Amino acid sequence: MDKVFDIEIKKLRDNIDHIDRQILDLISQRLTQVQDVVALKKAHNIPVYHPAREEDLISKLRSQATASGIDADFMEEMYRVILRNSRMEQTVEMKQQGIKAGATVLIVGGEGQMGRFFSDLFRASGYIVRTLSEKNWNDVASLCKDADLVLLSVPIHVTLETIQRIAPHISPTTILADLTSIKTAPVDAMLKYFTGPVIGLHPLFGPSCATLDKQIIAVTPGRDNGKCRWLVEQLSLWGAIMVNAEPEEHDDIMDIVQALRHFATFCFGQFLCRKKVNLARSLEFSSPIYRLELGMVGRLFAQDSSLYSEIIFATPSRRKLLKQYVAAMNEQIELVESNDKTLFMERFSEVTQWFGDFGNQAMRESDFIINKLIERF
Ligand SMILES: O=C(O)C(=O)C[C@]1(C(=O)O)C=C[C@@H](O)C=C1
Repeated sequence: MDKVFDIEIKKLRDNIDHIDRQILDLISQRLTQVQDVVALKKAHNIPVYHPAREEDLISKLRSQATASGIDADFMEEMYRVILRNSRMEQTVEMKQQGIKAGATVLIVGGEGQMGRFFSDLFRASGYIVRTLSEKNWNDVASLCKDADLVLLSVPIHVTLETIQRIAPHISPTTILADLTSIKTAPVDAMLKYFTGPVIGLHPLFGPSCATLDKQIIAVTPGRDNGKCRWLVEQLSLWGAIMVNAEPEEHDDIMDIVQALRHFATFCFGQFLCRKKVNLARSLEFSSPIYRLELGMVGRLFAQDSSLYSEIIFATPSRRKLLKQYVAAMNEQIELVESNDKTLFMERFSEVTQWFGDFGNQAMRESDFIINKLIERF
């Protein structure tokens, strides 16, 4: 009996191996085609990511999958992985593509993590990269001379003084840009102390990311947008998605996206630590959402504390917002103390309504991540 089973299953598994081999060959053929696509894109300086093409491709494949009796979600998920891999392969090629190769870029704070991240990218794309820090500040004049771009990558609390110190050394034909995570004060200062082209940038990722594929960089225009265009195009070519905003709008949004988010995460982690929660044991009983949350909290504390203090302490408006947040939390605890479940439910549905359609999107996206976590743990 077992022997029959063994013979039959071997035949079936051999067939599966054969089909898998064909799938691999097809993926390899697809990748060869993608190499031709990226060569063409390089020749025309066209960014890798093409969202409309991806959505079109996915929607066609979903219909074809359904028609063939295959689950459309499964097909989409598989293709999202294939597309990500395709973009990553292309992005490696694009790392060497310089829109203005041969131009000189001076990175101020070039020895910090973010500074090094951008130095490597510019160098790989054929730019001449100089770096400036306190150590070689005596050479500031010669380092600024003939630079096409001066890019400030310094901590928030020294950004304004750095702008004032360096501006007199920069020629008005050079672009002055910064990477600070707040934008109003730095862009104002660059416009005040420097007369040439100015652009504010804020990369919404850390220096540990492998490529710029689909990473967001906020762009806040300052002066002479036309002259700054090559820089924006270069960042898109490396894979970044450039999102435009006025500096004030950017800062208002970042108060929420960064300061409030990181502060709440810091408070949660700090409370777990103070309560000496047994993390390992709590994870054994973990719901997926707790694992996800703990992943976010653990991630914050695994990084450089100064990055977060810079963000949380950046501006007085942030401090005010964080106080409002804590006050709002205190209001909610009154609900619990008074055991007022009706009021709790009223407040709950008020927020549900306010979130509106985003609720469905949030369910879909978090389901996806939760399922991934379940797959793995
Ligand atoms: O068609 C393109 O432009 C590609 O770069 C190829 C491809 C793909 O692998 O199918 C990859 C990335 C784009 O976002 C869209 C599609």
